[in-house]
Amino acid sequence: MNESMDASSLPHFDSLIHSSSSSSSISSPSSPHLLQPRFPSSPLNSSTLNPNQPFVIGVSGGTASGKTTVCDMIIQQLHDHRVVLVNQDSFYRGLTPEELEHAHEYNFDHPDAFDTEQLLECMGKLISGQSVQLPIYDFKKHQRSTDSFRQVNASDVIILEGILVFHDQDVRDLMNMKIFVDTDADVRLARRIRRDTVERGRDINSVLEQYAKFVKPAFDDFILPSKKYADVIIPRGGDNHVAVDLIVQHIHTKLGQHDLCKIYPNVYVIQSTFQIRGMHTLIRDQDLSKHDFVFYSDRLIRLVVEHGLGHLPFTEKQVVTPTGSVYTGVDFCKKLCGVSIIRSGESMENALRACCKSIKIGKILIHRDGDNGKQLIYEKLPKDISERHVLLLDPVLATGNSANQAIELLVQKGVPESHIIFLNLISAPEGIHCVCKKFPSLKIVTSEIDHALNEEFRVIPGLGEFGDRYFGTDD
Ligand SMILES: Nc1nc2c(ncn2[C@@H]2O[C@H](COP(=O)(O)OP(=O)(O)OP(=O)(O)O)[C@@H](O)[C@H]2O)c(=O)[nH]1
Ligand SMILES: O=P(O)(O)OC[C@H]1O[C@H](OP(=O)(O)OP(=O)(O)O)[C@H](O)[C@@H]1O
Ligand SMILES: O=c1cc[nH]c(=O)[nH]1
Repeated sequence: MNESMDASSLPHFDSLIHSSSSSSSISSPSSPHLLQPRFPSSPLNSSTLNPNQPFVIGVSGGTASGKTTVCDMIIQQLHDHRVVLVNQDSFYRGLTPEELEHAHEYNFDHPDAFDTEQLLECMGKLISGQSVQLPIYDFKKHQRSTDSFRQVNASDVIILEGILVFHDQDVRDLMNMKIFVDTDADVRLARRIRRDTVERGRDINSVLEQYAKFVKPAFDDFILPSKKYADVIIPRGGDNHVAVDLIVQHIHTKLGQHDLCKIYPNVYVIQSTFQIRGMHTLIRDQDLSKHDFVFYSDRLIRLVVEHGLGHLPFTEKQVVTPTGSVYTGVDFCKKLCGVSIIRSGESMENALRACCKSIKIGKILIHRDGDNGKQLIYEKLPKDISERHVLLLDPVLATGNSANQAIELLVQKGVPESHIIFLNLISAPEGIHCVCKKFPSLKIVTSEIDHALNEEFRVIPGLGEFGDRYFGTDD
């Protein structure tokens, strides 16, 4: 037993190490060189997520713990995202001809068996949006393929899976979420025997010998100690559907604005251009004068309104042009009305009137009752509102409570949920979740989705209190 413990914590090729004069290849888990940052500007950590960078999930656990099953389940449930799986196994160095002669003496479970530098390089490229060619490792030949690679393209989510992906700090630092698949050792050994004899062409004695000499000691020395880095530990691996569901929910929440549009197909963010970003930069600047705040907000509101009108139903219409030809086009939807949520929503009425001459505009006044609750104070809506398509106006969607209260009133008045288009300038993810969960067939059109809400339910980065800045009551 002692002999096998030593085998794993010593160099990864024990029969050569004893005869080798070079000690530089020997590294214990705490070897100083493993702790040096080799990827100095780690682009991600678990607390900050740049919406333009992929979400990186590390999945670790002992051999045959069910990592692959857990990864497959996550990938399936994230079907509305582009997900790629990177296996640490792809980065097995492969054996030299000399090592191959004594393959049964090689410790495949030691961190040094993997080319971690190359793994970091590939992950860095993927995270920065480049595609990479991953090596293909052959478990029967203990070699990498020399002429084929696996092409992996940039994606929204990268899952990095392997027995030792939590061992190296630089690799861990790439991850936004770390999952450890925790399955009993006897279950894992049984699976391993079946897999290695059936799929990897080994006989049972060599599997048991490898397990006792290298696999189990390396689990105790390297894998188990790395469990403490996990954010989530999944007992029973792939059988644990509840844990996987919770993980997927968390990933959805973290994915940010572009992904909200994928989760909720009725959320539309107007196409961003530098012109639009420039106007957003101005209205978010706390030093902008009231006059300019109104000017640039009005311009953005006009764009949102035009975009929103594009989601109304159209009917086919033919006209005769001055050349006597027939032009087949479309006719605007006739039965429309605007509804503004007082007071900030009133800032959007002019843009709506400028696009739809003499449109009827109703009003709803909702008072914030404490931080969370909302109370309906006043409403004046066209009598035939249930027959109209409604453009609901409010420039800021924060918690979603005001919007939900207003939408509930419209639905009570008989407006079908699918006939409501909610137009706004800035949305918080929390507000979008709140409204879309309750009213999944309503459409939201916005010009930017911000990061979050703060403790005071203000949108972050946001633009402060829109109504006060627009109507000049912020002095
Ligand atoms: N004999 C032998 N074993 C190898 C070789 N390459 C890798 N291994 C073993 O492969 C194991 C790594 O794969 P696992 O984590 O078990 O495989 P997995 O499919 O990801 O496991 P789960 O998805 O959790 O079931 C290590 O324990 C190594 O001992 C090889 O070339 N020869
Ligand atoms: O999504 P919520 O958390 O409900 O927040 C959004 C509401 O807050 C703002 O109005 P506010 O109550 O500040 O009144 P105002 O329009 O008079 O400024 C904004 O115009 C929305 O109506
Ligand atoms: O940040 C916020 C939240 C609600 N209403 C606003 O005007 N701004």
